[in-house]
Amino acid sequence: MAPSFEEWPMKNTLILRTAKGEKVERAPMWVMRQAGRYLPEYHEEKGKNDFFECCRNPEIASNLTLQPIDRYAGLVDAAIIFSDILVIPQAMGMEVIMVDKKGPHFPEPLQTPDDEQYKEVMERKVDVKESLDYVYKAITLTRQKLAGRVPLIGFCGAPWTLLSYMVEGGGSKMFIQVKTWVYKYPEASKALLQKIAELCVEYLALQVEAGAQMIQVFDSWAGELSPQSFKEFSLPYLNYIADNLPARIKSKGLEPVPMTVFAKGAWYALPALCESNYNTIGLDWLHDPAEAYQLAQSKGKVLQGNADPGILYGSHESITRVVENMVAGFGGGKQGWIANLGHGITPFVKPDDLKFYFEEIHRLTT
Ligand SMILES: Cc1c2[nH]c(c1CCC(=O)O)Cc1[nH]c(c(CCC(=O)O)c1C)Cc1[nH]c(c(CCC(=O)O)c1C)Cc1[nH]c(c(C)c1CCC(=O)O)C2
Repeated sequence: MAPSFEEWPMKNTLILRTAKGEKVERAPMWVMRQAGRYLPEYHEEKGKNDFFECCRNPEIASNLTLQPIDRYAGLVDAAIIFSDILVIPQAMGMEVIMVDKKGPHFPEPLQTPDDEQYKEVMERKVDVKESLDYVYKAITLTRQKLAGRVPLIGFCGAPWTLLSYMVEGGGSKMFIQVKTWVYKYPEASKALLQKIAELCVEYLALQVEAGAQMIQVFDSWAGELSPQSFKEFSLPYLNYIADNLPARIKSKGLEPVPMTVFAKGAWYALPALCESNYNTIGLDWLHDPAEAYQLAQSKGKVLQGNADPGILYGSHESITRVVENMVAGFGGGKQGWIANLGHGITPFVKPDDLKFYFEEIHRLTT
């Protein structure tokens, strides 16, 4: 049985209405990685716990999710569940550890399609319900703690980005391993991309069942692909998710939720993504707001983004100028735009400078 949240009617549905294309009173806003290291309360709550231990602990994960909602009450219009895109590779049987100040690390990344490990990963029956049960529990608990204040976003990593991590073994500068995979072993790569895409559909449907009201697919490494290769190794799998998730949610007797895709760096893919079944397209700061908005409006798509997170290290005058350009470019903020940054907020940003960013968006779109 899906949990019921009827006790807590939604007090703020701005982002859900915007994602459906409706006219709204002002632009909704949130930022990627809003529950993160720039917040002193994040370090306090996390304490000595390992990053993935926090993800696996619904009490801690829900508390971390709520931190920006409490701090920026009245300014932030959505929560995003505290978790990580790499829980899918973990569910597929791969070990992933988070190395302090360095990021994720796979001690045994996939080597070649001839290895036992690839065969095991491909043949393994992954039970995303059972193995990621802690995520659904965290989502349900967070919905209860939110008590209708703002909607909760669920997410997953895109197949291309997850494949990159699984073969690179962590973050990368040159992407040598994953380029070797897609250009030397394209069929084995595609088989794995398809398997990941199917797991993503199931995982997102279960997040919705647990209480997620909107979902986002993060293709953080999309920009490492050429336009031609993006069409071959990323887009079909992003589309597989958007094409199949609504029916999967309906099969559970639930209403489909708005879907966002964020293909970072793949500025050339905006026209193709405007033809997809995603409702909202996330933009990084390589896009000019006005140009992107014109295209998205003509295709009935909503945009999300897109200031360079680095702007938050700058002066308030600089922040204001960027917000003014966004608000003007994205049509004034009354339709078709969810304000965000162009990527996750980075460590060492002063929380009050993010507050100023929100306040400026609020001021200029109200
Ligand atoms: C690529 C990626 C990952 N994880 C994620 C992505 C896609 C978004 C993006 O492109 O930034 C997604 C993610 N990771 C995290 C969230 C939480 C929700 C939120 O947005 O507030 C989300 C949506 C928490 C996190 N995920 C991570 C932290 C920091 C962990 C810590 O050191 O305490 C947080 C708060 C760790 C993480 N996780 C990952 C990396 C590369 C790192 C280390 C580097 C970094 O922090 O930027 C993989």
